[in-house]
Amino acid sequence: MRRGRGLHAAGAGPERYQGYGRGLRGISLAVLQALEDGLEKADADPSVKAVMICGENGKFSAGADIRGFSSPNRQGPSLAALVSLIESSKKPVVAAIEGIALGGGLEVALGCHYRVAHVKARMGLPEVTLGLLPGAEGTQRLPRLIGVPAALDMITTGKHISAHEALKLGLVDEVVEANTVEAAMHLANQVIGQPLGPRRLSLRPVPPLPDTDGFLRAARLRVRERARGCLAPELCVQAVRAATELPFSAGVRRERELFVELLSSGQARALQYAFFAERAVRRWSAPGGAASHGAAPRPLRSAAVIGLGTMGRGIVTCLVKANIPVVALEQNLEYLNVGRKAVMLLLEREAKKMEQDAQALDFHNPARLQFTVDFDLLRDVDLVIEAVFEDMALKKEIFHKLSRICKPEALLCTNTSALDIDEIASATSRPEQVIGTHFFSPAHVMRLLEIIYGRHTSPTAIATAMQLARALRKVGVVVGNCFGFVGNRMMFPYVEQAVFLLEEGSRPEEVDQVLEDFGFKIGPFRMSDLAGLDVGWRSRQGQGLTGPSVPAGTPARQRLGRRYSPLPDLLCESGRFGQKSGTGWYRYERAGGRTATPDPGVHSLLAQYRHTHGIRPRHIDQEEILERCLFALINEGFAILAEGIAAGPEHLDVIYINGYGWPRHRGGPMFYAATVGLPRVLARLQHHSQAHPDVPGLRPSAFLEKLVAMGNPPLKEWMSYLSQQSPRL
Ligand SMILES: CCC/C=C/C(=O)SCCNC(=O)CCNC(=O)[C@H](O)C(C)(C)COP(=O)([O-])OP(=O)([O-])OC[C@H]1O[C@@H](n2cnc3c(N)ncnc32)[C@H](O)[C@@H]1OP(=O)([O-])[O-]
Repeated sequence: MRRGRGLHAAGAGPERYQGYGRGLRGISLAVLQALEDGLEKADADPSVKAVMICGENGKFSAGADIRGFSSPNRQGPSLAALVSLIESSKKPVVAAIEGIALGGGLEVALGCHYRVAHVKARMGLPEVTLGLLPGAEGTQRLPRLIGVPAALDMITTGKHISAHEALKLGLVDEVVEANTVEAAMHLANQVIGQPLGPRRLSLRPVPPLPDTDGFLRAARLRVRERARGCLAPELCVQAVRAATELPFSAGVRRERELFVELLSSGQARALQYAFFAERAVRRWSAPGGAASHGAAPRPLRSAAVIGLGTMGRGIVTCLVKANIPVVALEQNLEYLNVGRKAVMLLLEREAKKMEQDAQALDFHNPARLQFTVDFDLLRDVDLVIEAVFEDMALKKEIFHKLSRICKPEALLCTNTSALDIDEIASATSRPEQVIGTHFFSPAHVMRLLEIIYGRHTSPTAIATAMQLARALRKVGVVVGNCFGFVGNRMMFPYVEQAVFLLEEGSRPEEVDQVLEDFGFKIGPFRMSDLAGLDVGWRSRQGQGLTGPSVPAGTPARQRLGRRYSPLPDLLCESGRFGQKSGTGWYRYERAGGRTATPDPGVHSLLAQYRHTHGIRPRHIDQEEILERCLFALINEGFAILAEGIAAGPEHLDVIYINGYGWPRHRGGPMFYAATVGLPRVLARLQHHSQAHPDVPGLRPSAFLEKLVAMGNPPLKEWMSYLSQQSPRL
């Protein structure tokens, strides 16, 4: 028996087996062809009694080549035809599943008559996450094998399941701890000569439910609600319904129609772009030509977190979950005890969610998690993450202390959402070790980690911070240092437009609705209420935009020569801080409540405000709301790219998808701009900018203008149009 790329006939004696191999890149046409040829050869060769299919390098298959879906010249054997060919083989075919069997890879395994999995293997049908459905007859075979509820769960969520779970569901016949290929061959030997009919899934009926129709109707509603405008999950339900209502061949035809509908929907392209963008951002570049390929990370064997507020608690939790021993530090015993309780509660909850791995967390062990008020315990840690209030003086004091106490090679991270990394680094004797790690709340849940390098941050420090992101199972995105970095800097003009729309006639719930219909998890006002309105208020006071430091005689709706809305300040002045106080842009059932109800108090405040400032309210349609909010955000994105704060549009998109609830099926803001067409984005910005000349956020970025002048090039070429790369890159 030989294993390797392509099909191999191998072995002497009465049984001969076929193996096929492939790497992670997706099943290529060459592999499909080789499998087809090999199966035909095996069927024709009387000395072959059974066939075994396995992967190479300990991985069964990552599925079809995702890049192939957008290739205009895709030709050759189809995966579905191959799966049918496997199933119809006159000789038993056994799949030996090691590593992963995903998407088309699992569909190949479903065509086999038997499946043996290694105990560490994971299986899944993640097509839905790429805007597709398992279009190689997977939606028709899987329900026949494991029943409608379990199949629907796998197909509509795309989740990966463990070998043990697969065994419980009946997806595999055997789970082995030792050599999977040998176990598969052993099984093949045993089943030679047994009838194959019952093993051919296409011939089986779908196991009936007491009320299949009602179950599918409820599932469709559930899926639609969760999908926020994403088509694939709902079409997956339709395909599974076809399996329950139609004979196999008609079900396959229906699956094909739905697959083609998805493939041409545009959403599939956006989701596949997002898949590759998340991988592209792992390659980073920084000042002086430093880049991911030339920088090695330092080991991360221990960490410390300073500050056990909301962010600090979440960060400690992620570190414990990543098996990195943590020292958690607070400024006094009272805060330490409050923080300790909160962290323990979070960890208990996480342990419950993780079930069988809970033991591994071992968070009651002081060698794994230690609470202290003593800075001296930070002496030997590899990494410190400071997560105190957004107060520059306080952060500088802490960093000064850290540079005296920590070992020279320790990475010093600040969790800030906007403050200047260079200023914080200036308080230390080792600015090359200082880096921004902007976590998103709740830090143990949100996938994004914005990694901000300062002027002196070393490539090793950046590589180590990226390594941290990976260890925490987060998506790390490296960006430059500017106020708000990438995510919040793009968010400012978006939220600013939303507030201006209220001044002009909209209501918070109308603006939120339009943006939620677009696909955002929550609109800007619900989001501000959740985050707490006082956070921005304090920041604006610090910037001298509101409060006693504003010079007398400053016009109420103008700052620094540009339009300003004091509306959010007025809300805070009247004690409306959002969910925490029970009122904000909405009303809540109580302080800390989560159910937002439109608030007549806010409506009359708006009416009064407009009256005071002589603003005649007008009806603002959905298109204007969308354009002004989204295009202002996108416009800032172009400015960020032109300044070299991010290496490419993919970085901005990954940040927005993973940190700001941007709908993934729209590919991120810059991808969306490309979809709309840059000439249209520019024209609409010009239009709105003319109507609001005192709003710089609507004035088109020079880079956007340039791209339009250059003929609206595809997104992947944008960066080549920057006349000179910023000195930051
Ligand atoms: C009718 C047809 C129906 C069938 C449909 C399907 O099968 S749809 C497919 C259903 N299958 C899926 O959706 C599975 C998608 N893949 C995954 O979920 C993960 O890659 C993983 C879990 C397999 C490995 O995670 P990990 O963290 O160990 O590794 P990593 O993620 O860094 O990947 C390494 C490299 O391999 C690349 N690459 C990987 N897979 C594919 C592919 N299918 N294609 C192309 N490329 C692929 C990836 O881009 C990266 O390239 P880079 O950046 O180095 O140039």
